[in-house]
Amino acid sequence: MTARLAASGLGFRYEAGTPLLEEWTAGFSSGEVVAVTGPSGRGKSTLLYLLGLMLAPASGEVLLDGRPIHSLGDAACARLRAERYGFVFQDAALDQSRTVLDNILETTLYRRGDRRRDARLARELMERFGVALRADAKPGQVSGGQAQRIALCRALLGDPDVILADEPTGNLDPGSSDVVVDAFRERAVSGAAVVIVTHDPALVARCDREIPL
Ligand SMILES: Nc1ncnc2c1ncn2[C@@H]1O[C@H](COP(=O)(O)OP(=O)(O)OP(=O)(O)O)[C@@H](O)[C@H]1O
Repeated sequence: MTARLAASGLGFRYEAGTPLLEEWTAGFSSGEVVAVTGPSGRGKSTLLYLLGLMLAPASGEVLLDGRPIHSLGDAACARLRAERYGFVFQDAALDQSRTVLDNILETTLYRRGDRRRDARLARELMERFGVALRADAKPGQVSGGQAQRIALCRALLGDPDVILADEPTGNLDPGSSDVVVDAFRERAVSGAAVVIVTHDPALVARCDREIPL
């Protein structure tokens, strides 16, 4: 199976930092749920930023469906991310000034679509992930677990082809974690490539493959 998302010979270091990735190559196929594991500080989040086009590699390529995407301009990157990617940040990264619903609908601003349909799907995702908040609430006062659930709704809205998730179950109880993994698995069965950074052995066990960094 050819990889939907691939890294080819990736090299990266932060300014004045030691190299985190050198000639790093991996493929993530449509239908797969892959765990990226490794000790703290090894560069797992950085790898997701590179695969998600939030950082540019010093060398090598990121390819989506065989096409190099690491050197697209800002506007093309933003559009591609909105249309094809779902990203779960480690700290949820919600906009406190906007409502829960608007946070979930954020990426729809950058793609064509039916706003009412998207809002209905967002509410369905909130229900599924147990976001026990009004859609018009501001996320300022929510718990870490609720913030993570909201971030998951945002990542899954729009049925992305690539899901990059950084410790997506870190703040969730085991029952809620299962709901999340089931949702990722469903997206994979529909054709997405799913990459999950995690330290959780139970989550790794539910993935198809583990890539230790
Ligand atoms: N913006 C930055 N500028 C400089 N150094 C950074 C930056 N972000 C991360 N680092 C450093 O790069 C290294 C890798 O960080 P990264 O967050 O990718 O690791 P990680 O494997 O995801 O860690 P964890 O499991 O603790 O989340 C760390 O040493 C970190 O301090």
